[in-house]
Amino acid sequence: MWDRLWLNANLATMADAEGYGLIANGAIACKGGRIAWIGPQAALPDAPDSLAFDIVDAGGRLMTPGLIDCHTHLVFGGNRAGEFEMRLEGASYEEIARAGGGIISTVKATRQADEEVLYESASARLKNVQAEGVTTIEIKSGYGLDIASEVKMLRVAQSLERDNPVRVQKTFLGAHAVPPEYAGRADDYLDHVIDDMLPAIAAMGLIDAVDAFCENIAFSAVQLTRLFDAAHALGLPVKLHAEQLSDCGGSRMAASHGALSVDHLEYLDEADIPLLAKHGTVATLLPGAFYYLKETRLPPVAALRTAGVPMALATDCNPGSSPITSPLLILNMGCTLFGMTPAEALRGMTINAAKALGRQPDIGSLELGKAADLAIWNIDHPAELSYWIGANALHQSYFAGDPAFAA
Ligand SMILES: O=C(O)CC[C@@H]1NC(=O)NC1=O
Ligand SMILES: [Fe+3]
Repeated sequence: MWDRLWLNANLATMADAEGYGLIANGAIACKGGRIAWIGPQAALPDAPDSLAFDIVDAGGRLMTPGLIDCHTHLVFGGNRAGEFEMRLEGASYEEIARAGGGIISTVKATRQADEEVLYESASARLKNVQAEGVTTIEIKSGYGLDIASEVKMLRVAQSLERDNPVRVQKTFLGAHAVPPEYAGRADDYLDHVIDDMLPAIAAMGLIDAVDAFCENIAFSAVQLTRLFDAAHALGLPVKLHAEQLSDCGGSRMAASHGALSVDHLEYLDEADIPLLAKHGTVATLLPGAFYYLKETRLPPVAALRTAGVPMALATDCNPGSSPITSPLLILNMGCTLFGMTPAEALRGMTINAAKALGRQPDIGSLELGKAADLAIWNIDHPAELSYWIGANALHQSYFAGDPAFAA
């Protein structure tokens, strides 16, 4: 394993209970893919040149944990630019979905696409997020809605992790929508998801977590309780698309099931926030979808902050509501649209995103023993990460799991 010691680094460790956890004039050593030492350079135990490391002068650059995009639909066929035009002409997301467009139109395109075609298009989108410092990404299924097509999507996600310096969390989203062959029979489809799809795909080792879409145009909280019980019976954590377009009680149901996260939350009832805090459920905010759907109702950020509920941010990259592959733009939107502070926004794509994936013990902050996934930036202050839009801010990513660094 290639071992490296950075000197003269401006470290934003994200390791404190809040804020950036800044260490100015810091040093960080990575050995065997793990953080072996971190602290003020003046406190280094031995003179740097006596250490068996490749020594690099960071030149005062900002170093953060590698960014974590904890909610994406990165793998999909086709695109929905035509619906974008329809929405700009006044059609609502729901109207398009009820007319057979929306998720179902992407399902048809994804079912028709070969695995190689899905891999190539997703690979291009992955390169975009990696170019902005992402070293971990969550990728959902949910555009297949039959066993073979869901497996095809999750195998693409698995291949992307094999072929790139990135960690991929694979989330099963079979309960994303009711497929055409089950039209009008949501409960029958959910039986198929629970009794057939989930156990079969979990047995292939292709599922790290289970997600679902709780909404009037998808599934109810009562229906999804069965799915979450089945996931827990298989030892799988759960998360939920909740309160995006209306209050369907999804967040309450998910939090009471110990969900890792509830995601979107524009219509979250503030009375439900204590339940999120009680169960340690992360509130994952998705400003790209809010912006793209021209939503006007804001998620209750101030109330989540007051209750101490960790807030994560993610691109929600998908062809319908958030065709966005810029995590740095999402940091900016978290601040400008949702009223988060720059420190909260960066925590939302580091330590709190790690919590939303159940991976906090391993990634999300620069601490002794954690994975040596780093992002090194051509900027000085961490607030610049959400300040600039379109700047070429990343200097280099260092990914401990990268085969290039492997023993
Ligand atoms: O429109 C799509 O293709 C999916 C959008 C995405 N999925 C979901 O449940 N909510 C969303 O915003
Ligand atoms: Fe989503």
